[in-house]
Amino acid sequence: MNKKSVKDIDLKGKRVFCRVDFNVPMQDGQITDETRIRAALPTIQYMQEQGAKVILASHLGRPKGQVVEEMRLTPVAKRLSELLSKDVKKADEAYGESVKAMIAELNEGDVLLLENVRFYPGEEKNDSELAKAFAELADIYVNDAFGAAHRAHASTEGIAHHIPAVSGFLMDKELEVIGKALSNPERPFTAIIGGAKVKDKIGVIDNLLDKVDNLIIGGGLAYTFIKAQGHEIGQSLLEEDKIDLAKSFIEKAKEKGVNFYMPVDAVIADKFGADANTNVVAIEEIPADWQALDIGPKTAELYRDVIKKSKLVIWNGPMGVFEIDKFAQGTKAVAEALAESKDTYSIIGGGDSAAAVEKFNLADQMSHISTGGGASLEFMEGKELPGVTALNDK
Ligand SMILES: Nc1ncnc2c1ncn2[C@@H]1O[C@H](COP(=O)(O)OP(=O)(O)O)[C@@H](O)[C@H]1O
Ligand SMILES: O=C(OP(=O)(O)O)[C@H](O)COP(=O)(O)O
Repeated sequence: MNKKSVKDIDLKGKRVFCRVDFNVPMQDGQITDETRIRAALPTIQYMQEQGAKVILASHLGRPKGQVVEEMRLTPVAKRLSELLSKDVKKADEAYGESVKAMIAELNEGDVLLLENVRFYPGEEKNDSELAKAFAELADIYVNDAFGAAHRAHASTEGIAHHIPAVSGFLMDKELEVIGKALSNPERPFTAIIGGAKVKDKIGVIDNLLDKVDNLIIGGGLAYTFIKAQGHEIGQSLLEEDKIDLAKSFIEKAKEKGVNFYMPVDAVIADKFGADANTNVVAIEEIPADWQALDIGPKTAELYRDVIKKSKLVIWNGPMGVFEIDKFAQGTKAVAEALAESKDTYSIIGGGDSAAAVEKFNLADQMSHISTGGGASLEFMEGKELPGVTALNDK
């Protein structure tokens, strides 16, 4: 990479504002998957060893510029303390006088975690005043938040214009591994797109259609496509204003000779939850008051075959609501197919997809688990990542 890295600068005694992606899945105040915390450890430990005063910043969830008690980073500080075997201090704000006072107390090698940067409306607006307020806290900026590198926010982009700005080890590794696999992809090359962030991901499909041989759609995303084909989808996830776009992608796939796979059956539920009644139906038979929460067994089998014949697979977003066992089979089938296909290079992206392979104990069978879902997709599309572009050139 042509950007300066944390290795290229002197950290001794410096206050370092390090943006990490600690946007971890949580349930009832408990962290349910700590992949992203562990992934940031090499950079944090390196900075400690070099004698930096480490100031960590992250977002958690989408609190939309307001304080949301359940989205405080306090449980993350606790877990990080355990992982580092060192007390990590936790600020209840992300900038200002109280934070400056805490930073003044830091010794070399100490670690302070700031409060959720998305509690401030200026973060997502990339407000320059907020970026300056972050920059005032430190001498150096390190961006190790690959998962948020596609966001031009105050703590991922704005701050880099005010103090020396370099990448962290996780950022470097992600860009290198994904960049290498994509620069001259082995074929057949298959992309599997699922999950629930329909708005974020649907645009990505357009660019992927220029690159892949097979495109597999699953998860909540699939039902906008099913609807686009003229089928009723009941209460399933739908992005009404994306139906025409979905239609155009199905057309584009035909023109480009890309095999476009959509669910042929689904596990449906009469409500969203573990206590729902369930059934398996053909995709064109979803009743009006039911919703599809997983791909069905026929679809899983079809997707499994495509995966097994692929040489490179990028997978972003679960096939169903895998957090609930009844709706986890489709995601599990995809994870198992990747694990069994020893000749297939697999890149898994996205917090929830990573959590899913972890849940099925298949994480070590994947070639690369990326900490970024949207970020890895945008990078694969060939888009610039603002969080990387803003860093200092070598
Ligand atoms: N059919 C579906 N209906 C509703 N939600 C779904 C469906 N399939 C998957 N999901 C949800 O999608 C979420 C993950 O989506 P997303 O954030 O886009 O993935 P990732 O974090 O891997 O990028 C999971 O919490 C999962 O429960
Ligand atoms: O979880 C994340 O993205 P992902 O779900 O695409 O992996 C990142 O932390 C970015 O979060 P955001 O999509 O709320 O900006």
